[in-house]
Amino acid sequence: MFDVIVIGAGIGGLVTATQLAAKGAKVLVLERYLIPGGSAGYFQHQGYTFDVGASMIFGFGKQGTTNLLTRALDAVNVKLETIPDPVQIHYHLPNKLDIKVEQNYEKFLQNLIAYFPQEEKGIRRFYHECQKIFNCLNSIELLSLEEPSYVMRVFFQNPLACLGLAKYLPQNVGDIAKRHIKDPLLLKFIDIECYCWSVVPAAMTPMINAGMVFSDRHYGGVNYPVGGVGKIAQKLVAGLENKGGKIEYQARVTKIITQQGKAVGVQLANGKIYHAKKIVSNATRWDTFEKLLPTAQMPANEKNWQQKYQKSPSFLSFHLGVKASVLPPGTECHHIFLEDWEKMELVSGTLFVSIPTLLDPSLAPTGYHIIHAFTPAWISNWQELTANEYAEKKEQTAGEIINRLERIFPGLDAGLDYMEIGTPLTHRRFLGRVDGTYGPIPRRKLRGLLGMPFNRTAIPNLYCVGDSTFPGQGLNAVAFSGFACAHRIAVDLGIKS
Ligand SMILES: NC(=O)c1ccc[n+]([C@@H]2O[C@H](COP(=O)([O-])OP(=O)(O)OC[C@H]3O[C@@H](n4cnc5c(N)ncnc54)[C@H](O)[C@@H]3O)[C@@H](O)[C@H]2O)c1
Ligand SMILES: CC(C)=CCC/C(C)=C/C=C/C(C)=C/C=C/C(C)=C/C=C/C=C(C)/C=C/C=C(C)/C=C/C=C(\C)CCC=C(C)C
Repeated sequence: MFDVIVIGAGIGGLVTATQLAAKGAKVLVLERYLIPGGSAGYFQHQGYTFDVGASMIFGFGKQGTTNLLTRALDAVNVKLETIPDPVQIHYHLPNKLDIKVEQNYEKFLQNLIAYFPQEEKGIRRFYHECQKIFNCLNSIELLSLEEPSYVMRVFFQNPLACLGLAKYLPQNVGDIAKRHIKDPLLLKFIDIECYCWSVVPAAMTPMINAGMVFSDRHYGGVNYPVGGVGKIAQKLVAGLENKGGKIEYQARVTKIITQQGKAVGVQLANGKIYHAKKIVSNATRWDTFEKLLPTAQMPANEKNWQQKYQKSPSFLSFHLGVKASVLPPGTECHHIFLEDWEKMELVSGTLFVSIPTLLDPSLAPTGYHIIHAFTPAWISNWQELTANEYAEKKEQTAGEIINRLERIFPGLDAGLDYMEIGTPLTHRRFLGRVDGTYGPIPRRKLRGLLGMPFNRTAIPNLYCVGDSTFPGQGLNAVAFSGFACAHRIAVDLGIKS
């Protein structure tokens, strides 16, 4: 009998598990795959270490309270060296907008103002409003908003910060941006600023999350873990085990066992059964309530949530190994390419590129770099193909993507040393995420973050953690969800933190 079983060793699951183990709970993590990390995992081929998904990492700052990855590692006495990325994103956009988001706030503003001098005041006001939100978050202890005594405590400690956050919880970026900015092209830029991490335009992106992303990049910064993103999960597992927690790999949970309506244990694909006082699912809400529990008994609030949120598309990923000579001097690590504003949200519209070897050359053989290019794709476009059709479609899309990349990196095709293509089917298979989805997105314009559920579910003793809980996608966001989940469970178990 464990105190807590965590289904899944994504960053959300691992933060929950390490926080609880650090508080003395008896914790078991069950991971279906061979290694931990989920979307923040890695794979190795021919001397290359590729990140499977996450590559732009927030939360490794040194001060404040929002550096949740640093804090999660510290809590279990493990350390991870990171390398600061001086530019968060280099945008290559229509209308010849070529804009770098420098870590230095003023430099970034100057880069943007150079294109929109008439909007200088609006630009400063908009990003300043984002910083106000960040300052509220970064000045309070970040724990479970489902725990009334914590909420009262932070409110009395810092009433202005709490009221500031309460004001922005129901708001979206689009409405606020329009109050400060009039230029339609600049508003499109704000759209892609949101889309590239929330997968929806500004009108549907919660303002609190924008407060985090648009400010932390200039405060704690974007920092890349030495050895690759996979190291974060490996270190958390080491910390978990140091604190007496256990993890089992190739342990696919097929069922959450309930008795008299309460979660009491889990069953694995190999028939093993484990019991615990509390069960946490780091699988997506769709996987949790439609696969691990009988769909027919889905709680009403989950049905309601599915009316408000839908699955975002998955990604087509191109993991390339290229000759170092392909990259012009001064190339930045992260890029966004968009040739037509109308295509921003369409399949293969926005192209994301990450070149982690510019920060950590040890991830590729000497003289080579990794280019990870990815673009949204729906699983439905990749299903029901014969093996030949599937291989041809991969080949054809690879050709299209390489042609687009050639415009910025001439000679890429000739300099290719290695290529691995991941489709939405690959993401579903390796990440165990329904339809390979990146996470939930609003079906229509909602009231900011108000619709995102916290960690408790309608089933007693069952909790959810990860990107289908408040505040949504992002490693630092799921780390928050892990802190909050562990805090709520510790209180429910009567463990003193
Ligand atoms: N920063 C970036 O560049 C970037 C890119 C891609 C993804 N991400 C982020 O990564 C985050 C994902 O984190 P997360 O913690 O929510 O989820 P996750 O999908 O990363 O982790 C879930 C884990 O649960 C495991 N799992 C699922 N079902 C299981 C089952 N039945 N039995 C056992 N194990 C099971 C999976 O194998 C996986 O390891 C997202 O928020 C996303 O935004 C970031
Ligand atoms: C008492 C009273 C009156 C009141 C109360 C109120 C309160 C206290 C409230 C609170 C709230 C809170 C705490 C909140 C929190 C929040 C948070 C934490 C958030 C976070 C967020 C984060 C995020 C969103 C992040 C994200 C990121 C991402 C997603 C990223 C991604 C990336 C990608 C995809 C990639 C890109 C690219 C290239 C490559 C270029």
